[in-house]
Amino acid sequence: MALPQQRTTVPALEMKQLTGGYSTRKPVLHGVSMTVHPGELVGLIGLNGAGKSTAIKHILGLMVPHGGEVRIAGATLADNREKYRAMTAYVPEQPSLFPNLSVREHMRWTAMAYGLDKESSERKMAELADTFRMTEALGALPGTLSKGMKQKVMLMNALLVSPPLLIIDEPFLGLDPLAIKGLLAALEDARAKGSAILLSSHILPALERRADRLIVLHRGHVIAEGTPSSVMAQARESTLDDAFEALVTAAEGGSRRG
Ligand SMILES: Nc1ncnc2c1ncn2[C@@H]1O[C@H](COP(=O)(O)OP(=O)(O)OP(=O)(O)O)[C@@H](O)[C@H]1O
Repeated sequence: MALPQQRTTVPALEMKQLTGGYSTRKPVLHGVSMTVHPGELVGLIGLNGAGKSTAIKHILGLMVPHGGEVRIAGATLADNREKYRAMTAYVPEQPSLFPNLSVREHMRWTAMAYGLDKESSERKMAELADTFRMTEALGALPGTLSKGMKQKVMLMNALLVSPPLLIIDEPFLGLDPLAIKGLLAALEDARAKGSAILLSSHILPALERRADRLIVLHRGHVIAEGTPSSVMAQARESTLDDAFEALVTAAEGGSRRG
């Protein structure tokens, strides 16, 4: 893999020195920078309240930065609002679906909204339904689906679009082991086709194995960044779980428990 400084492509996501949050008097993010290149899977990790969701809201253009900026494929939200939004698909931790649309109708609506070719999107929908073992549920309404199945519908919609930037918030909780395997395969596929993926999760072993790079947020600051092995080396630990604990403890200037 090329080193970041050798890349010539425009990053799918570039957050530069972003300060932001819910009130200018008490920022949540303090000069946060992160970059995700096309074809990369970057893991965003941090304790509860570290600022991951707030960073994602800024990337999605749902919050206005107090300072710094976010660019998606080189453009800010102010440059071209419509294009900026069309570049990204977001899968929140909590599924939100239209109660009166079946799974198939959700996917057709997504394909239409993103202007996807009808034939190839129908083919991809069938492939994704197969990957996530959802073929029999394509005609079902959300109210009749389990929590994990609803999460699968959200993921299938985002993967159908395969946009330049895919942001996924905690996808592993609630999915069965085969669905996790299917998701990881589908992410590999999206990545191979050039999508950049920012994945926020507390399930560190999955990121240790799958992420190209990690960004560790703590109290709104990036306290470590790099490949999983470099983050573990920085903390002098052999698992990401242990490295994460060591980094957070060091950032708090304290000693470790246990
Ligand atoms: N709607 C809100 N209004 C005011 N403050 C908020 C709001 N949402 C979150 N916060 C605060 O912003 C900080 C960062 O929260 P955020 O939701 O970004 O954390 P997170 O890293 O996503 O945590 P988690 O792992 O629990 O999802 C916290 O101090 C939280 O209390």
